[in-house]
Amino acid sequence: MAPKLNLPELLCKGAYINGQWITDAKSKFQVQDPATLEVIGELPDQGPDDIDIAIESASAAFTTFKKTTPRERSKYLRDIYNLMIENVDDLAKIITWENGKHINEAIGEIKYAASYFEWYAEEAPRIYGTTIQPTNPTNRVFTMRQPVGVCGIITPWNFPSAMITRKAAAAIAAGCPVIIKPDHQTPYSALALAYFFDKLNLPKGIFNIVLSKSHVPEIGLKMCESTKIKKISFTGSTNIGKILMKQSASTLKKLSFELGGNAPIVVFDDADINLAISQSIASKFRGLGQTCVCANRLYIQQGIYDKFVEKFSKEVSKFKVGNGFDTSCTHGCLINQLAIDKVKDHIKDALSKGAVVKIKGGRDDSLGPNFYNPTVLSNCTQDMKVAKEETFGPLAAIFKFSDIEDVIHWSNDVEHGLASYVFSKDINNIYIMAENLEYGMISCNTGIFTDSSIPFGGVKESGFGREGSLHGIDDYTILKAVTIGNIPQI
Ligand SMILES: NC(=O)c1ccc[n+]([C@@H]2O[C@H](COP(=O)([O-])OP(=O)(O)OC[C@H]3O[C@@H](n4cnc5c(N)ncnc54)[C@H](O)[C@@H]3O)[C@@H](O)[C@H]2O)c1
Ligand SMILES: O=CCCC(=O)O
Repeated sequence: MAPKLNLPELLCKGAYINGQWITDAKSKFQVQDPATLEVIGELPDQGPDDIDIAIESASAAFTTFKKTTPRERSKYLRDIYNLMIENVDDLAKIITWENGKHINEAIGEIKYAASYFEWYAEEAPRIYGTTIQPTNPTNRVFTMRQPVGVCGIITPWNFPSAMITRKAAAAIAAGCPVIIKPDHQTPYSALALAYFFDKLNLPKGIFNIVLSKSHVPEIGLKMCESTKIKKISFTGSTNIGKILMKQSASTLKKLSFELGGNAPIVVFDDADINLAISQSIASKFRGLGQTCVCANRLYIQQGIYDKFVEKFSKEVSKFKVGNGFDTSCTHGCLINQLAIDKVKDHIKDALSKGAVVKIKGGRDDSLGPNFYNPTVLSNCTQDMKVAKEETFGPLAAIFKFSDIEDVIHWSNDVEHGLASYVFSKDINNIYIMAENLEYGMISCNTGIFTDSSIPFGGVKESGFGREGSLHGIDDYTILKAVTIGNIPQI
């Protein structure tokens, strides 16, 4: 059922290119509520020609936008932050409607998403160059940072607002126009951001949203091969990241990729066990397991293993999965059937290799086709699929370890390296783990660590580039070195 919005116009009806709402199209695609499969609405299914228009207009807009002062850009960012916070309930309802996550999580996402605009409103005036002591005594050298140019932004469905703001805020702060291609399953949250920028009279062509379901690969190719788009920022799966990287070779485009994860949580015997359990649950089941930083593997040291498994399972058995709008529930639904299939596949594989069921979980068709009660498995081992691949769903796989060397090896024995977690009261364990885990982010004694202030990003096949923090803006700028020679010596 459609949620009631205070501002019904926030549910926009078209793509947003060059300051225009585009509702006409040869064909349209439907967006469904994953909880009920009811149609939320229809939007233009755009193709390569539409992206051409977006590229031309963004490119034209760059010629003037790059000359705006950081303070001017900062004001847009501050104003959109305020608008998001003023309309947090509506924006959260849109997320729950199109993504299925629980409304409390959706409210959390909007505040988190808005915080990137606030952060980069403050960073925009702090883009610094350096002066350098040259080797040649008659030279003077300094650096300046300038906006890279038009940025193509491709985002997933799991954080329909925050994955856009994390990129767009830094890009706009630096002076770059953006062309955003959101996932076709969750486009309305992206369009709501365009609605606010439209109200703020952000210059035409700076914030563009193209929409597509049927022509995504062609649009991706156009973005990669365009000489007018100077950078692609992508959040999504590692497989698509690899395709975009290959396609971008022809233009040697600047890239930043936030790709899949496979986060280990390592709990040592000396950890505060109650804290470790509550935080492991918070990490594992955020978005019902559909976040790139969700714990995928829980490595528990042998001295507390049995107690951890029992208490963890008891807590998970209290979950109530249901429609994300139902505040008596704790968790919403999964995005689609493919998500359910992957969870089932990992469970089947683990059970065939000796995992023990602590909480059976499973599909709950009485609620709808995309509802899945969480599963907890103990006695998991390194030969299982869940040890190697990101489940991206509500399966908690618990492994036992005894030695720190083993758990470091197991944690690192994957292709990905995004988030990792350590629970211990021993500062030596914390240091050893932080220094030896091959991950872009190490979270100690907390399961929720992401924030606009930290550099978010991965290593290995989790990608490269950092978003958020003072570092996030670097990816949207180029560093120029200026040398002034033959300064007379007096
Ligand atoms: N590292 C991070 O910050 C982060 C954050 C959220 C999600 N993720 C990852 O994203 C994945 C989940 O999202 P998904 O399965 O929807 O990812 P996906 O890669 O299938 O889709 C992501 C986006 O890429 C687009 N896309 C798909 N094929 C494309 C192509 N050929 N050219 C251009 N664009 C294309 C999609 O339409 C969507 O907008 C998980 O692996 C998760 O870990 C990573
Ligand atoms: O899904 C990945 C993003 C999660 C976050 O930023 O907290």
